[in-house]
Amino acid sequence: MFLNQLAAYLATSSIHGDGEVAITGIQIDSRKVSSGDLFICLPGHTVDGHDFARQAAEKGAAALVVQRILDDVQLPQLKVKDCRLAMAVLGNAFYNEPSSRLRVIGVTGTNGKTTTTYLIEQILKDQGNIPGLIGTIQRRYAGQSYPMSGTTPESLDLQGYLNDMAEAECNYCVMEVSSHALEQGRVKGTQFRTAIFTNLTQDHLDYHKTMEEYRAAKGLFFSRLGNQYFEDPQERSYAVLNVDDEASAYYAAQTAVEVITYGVENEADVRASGISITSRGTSFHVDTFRGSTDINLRMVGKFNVYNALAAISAALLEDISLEQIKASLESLQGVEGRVEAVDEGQEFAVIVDYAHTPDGLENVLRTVKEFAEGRVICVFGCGGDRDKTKRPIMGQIAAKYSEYVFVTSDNPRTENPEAILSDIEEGLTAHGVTQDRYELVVDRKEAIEKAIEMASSKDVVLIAGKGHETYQLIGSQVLDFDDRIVAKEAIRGPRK
Ligand SMILES: CC(=O)N[C@H]1[C@@H](OP(=O)(O)OP(=O)(O)OC[C@H]2O[C@@H](n3ccc(=O)[nH]c3=O)[C@H](O)[C@@H]2O)O[C@H](CO)[C@@H](O)[C@@H]1O[C@H](C)C(=O)N[C@@H](C)C(=O)N[C@H](CCC(=O)O)C(=O)O
Ligand SMILES: Nc1ncnc2c1ncn2[C@@H]1O[C@H](COP(=O)(O)OP(=O)(O)OP(=O)(O)O)[C@@H](O)[C@H]1O
Ligand SMILES: N[C@H](CCC[C@H](N)C(=O)O)C(=O)O
Ligand SMILES: [Mg+2]
Repeated sequence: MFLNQLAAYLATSSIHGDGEVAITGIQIDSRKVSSGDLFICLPGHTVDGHDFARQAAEKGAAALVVQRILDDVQLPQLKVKDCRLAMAVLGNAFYNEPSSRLRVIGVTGTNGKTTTTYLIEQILKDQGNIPGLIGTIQRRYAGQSYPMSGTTPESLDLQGYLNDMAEAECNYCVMEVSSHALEQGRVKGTQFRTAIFTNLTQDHLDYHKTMEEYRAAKGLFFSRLGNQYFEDPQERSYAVLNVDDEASAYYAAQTAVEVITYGVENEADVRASGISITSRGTSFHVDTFRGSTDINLRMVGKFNVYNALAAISAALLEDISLEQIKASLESLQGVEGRVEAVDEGQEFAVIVDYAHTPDGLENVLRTVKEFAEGRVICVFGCGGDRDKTKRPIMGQIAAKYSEYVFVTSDNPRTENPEAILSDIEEGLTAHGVTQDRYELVVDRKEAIEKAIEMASSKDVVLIAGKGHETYQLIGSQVLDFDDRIVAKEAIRGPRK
């Protein structure tokens, strides 16, 4: 492709220099530039990509996309108003509009995105489809999987991944859409067949500042959905909303497409009733706009009923029958790191879960409480460089539902780990939790070992916050760490 062909996708852009230059790739990181690449200079939150244009030129960049002309760099420059928007538009054009070659189903919400995408992926696969998946744990398609560094990739990477999937003959992509991604325009240019909302509860207030801003960021998903009412229902877009979450009314008002509702407490197009939870699974009855059935999930927790309802709604829209959906949902063992049991034959239960928000922690603890015959011992922490206001709230929740709490490190990142623990402790002391009910143990391995040491027959040890993660971020270090392995070793250890 030539620079002037790409420029045609942005009405207000202007080319300074030779527009006939051939572009063989696009990059936003100067360190990754190779010969023939177009380097987009992104003004970031920490540094400005314009400052790396010379480095990109030295590495063989063919041209630049800039918000201001750089006189000291001798390369053709495409001047645009907003490099982030340009990145989404040019990525989409360069990769030949990949989302028009796939059916893209996106899931947003504070909790439940990964789980819901896995459920949908399973249902689609069982019907002979070839779905790709993009989210927190991994990106996978056509039998291959790749690790992810975040939940939703930058628009340029996303368009590349969607193109890879389309070229590998995937007919679907099921992906998580984070609020950061929506706010930063990472999914701009991506055509969604269905946009799903799970729930909105507190998280990320370091980034979005208020719950209203956070809600509005997620609203961009629904307000941007296509509004064409094709005669063929397979051509239309849909919004799938959780009617039991009050933010859904706001999203319904924002979208131009048909809304499908799901829920438990309120009237809905897809509604569950008669929910019964055991330590082995969750069963419920579901009434939908395409019939009714009973479903026995192998996953525990009322929250997983919501995730299942969201998946059922999206799958029905793909013309998959309720019986087929039921069979797929019942076959799924669960998602790694989500209420995952660590079983070394010990006489108490150990569960690893990814709850890292107040609502997530409350849900998983409530679920555990429902089937725990002995004490609940909770090990958890909060990530550094993330929403600080959730820390005392999570402390209070942990103490409310557990007999004993080990407050420990999650991923401290660049923060002082002790300071994070004492932010959590504030929530304990403010609610009169006495020191015989908790302990602060900075070292996560030691905290897990202590919890397992304390557990006796019929107790449940819940290790929350890191789920599937196989690392711990301390300072700038990425250390090997897996709650499941640490717990297994502790169970097998000399004392048990
Ligand atoms: C706050 C945030 O989202 N930041 C993202 C943003 O970083 P930034 O704006 O600070 O970028 P920057 O470091 O200032 O760099 C600006 C530009 O200079 C370039 N650069 C930089 C250095 C250099 O030597 N050469 C060079 O070209 C960079 O490649 C970039 O294009 O753009 C970067 C490049 O795309 C992202 O990696 C980065 O995500 C950071 C790592 C992050 O932690 N994001 C989290 C908060 C996030 O997005 N999380 C959500 C999950 C939330 C949920 O699950 O609910 C997610 O979707 O992942
Ligand atoms: N529908 C739900 N409502 C509330 N809590 C949930 C729900 N589904 C899962 N959880 C809890 O939240 C944790 C994370 O679930 P999941 O990974 O599916 O969410 P996510 O939205 O993908 O998270 P992330 O923002 O990190 O990508 C689970 O381990 C569980 O404790
Ligand atoms: N997507 C979430 C994941 C949090 C996981 C938790 N282990 C942490 O590191 O805080 C975030 O980036 O805020
Ligand atoms: Mg996720």
